[in-house]
Amino acid sequence: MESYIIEEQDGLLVFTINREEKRNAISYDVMDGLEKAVSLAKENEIKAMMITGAGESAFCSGGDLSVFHQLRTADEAYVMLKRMSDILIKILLLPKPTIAVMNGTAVGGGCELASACDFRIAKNGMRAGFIQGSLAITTGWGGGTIISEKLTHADAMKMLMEAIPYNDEQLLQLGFVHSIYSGDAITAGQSYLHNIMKLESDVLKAYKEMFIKKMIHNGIEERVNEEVNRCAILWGEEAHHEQVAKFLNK
Ligand SMILES: CC[C@H](C(=O)O)C(=O)SCCNC(=O)CCNC(=O)[C@H](O)C(C)(C)COP(=O)(O)OP(=O)(O)OC[C@H]1O[C@@H](n2cnc3c(N)ncnc32)[C@H](O)[C@@H]1OP(=O)(O)O
Repeated sequence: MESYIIEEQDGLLVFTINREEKRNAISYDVMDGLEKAVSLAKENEIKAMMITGAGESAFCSGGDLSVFHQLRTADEAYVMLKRMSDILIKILLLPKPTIAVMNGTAVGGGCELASACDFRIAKNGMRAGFIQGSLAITTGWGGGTIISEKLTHADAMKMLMEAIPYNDEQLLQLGFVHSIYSGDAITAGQSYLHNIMKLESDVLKAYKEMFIKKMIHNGIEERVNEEVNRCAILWGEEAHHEQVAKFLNK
């Protein structure tokens, strides 16, 4: 079974992580799919891009620990972290509206993936958190830098430094999610984008480029690279390997 699904519905490119059995953990195959989806999203007939997860239990549980735990040193971790951070930057700077429909639990890199999207809507009852700190690392795909741009200083720092999952109402309060929905994920995403999709692509592009220019002016790409470097160093420490082993041996 493919690790991802890419489909187009009325000008909306929909990317679904299709690894429900692993709570939609991001593997190298999923990264291949995201790179393909971002490239397809640039085509003229696409007005917006949506990212969601298969099933009812999880949006995305972050990096696939059963694969990435084999990365032992900072240099080994850097290669994976840099690849995924480049993907998040491409999503962040895509000159089209993007939405993460968080159909279930989102933790670690799953929150980082969602943070790269312009809008985030959450299924009622879901929980999400930047739990990387509990694994003795920081965010490492750019998510920490990105939410420092999008949330208030205090709310972004709270989410990163508490390293705990929050419920849907708390996420709304924090400004991490913009709406709570029930029912089907794709329908909810289409509904949230309903009025936006009525506008001409050129208008949407012009508006998104205002926000892209601001983020580039703020040095978003350099700051993400610094985040990747910091995470890679922590990744190579024994404290991180011990926490990952605890999860894998649970
Ligand atoms: C820079 C980003 C960074 C990186 O890795 O690069 C990160 O993303 S760090 C954070 C990595 N993610 C985690 O630590 C989350 C781990 N998963 C969980 O905490 C839970 O699975 C949860 C809360 C997402 C869902 O809990 P639930 O009880 O619903 O499910 P299970 O824990 O029983 O998991 C079911 C099944 O999926 C496997 N699984 C879940 N998450 C991952 C993952 N991230 N990587 C690999 N495999 C994962 C879990 O092992 C179970 O497999 P099974 O074979 O059935 O035992």
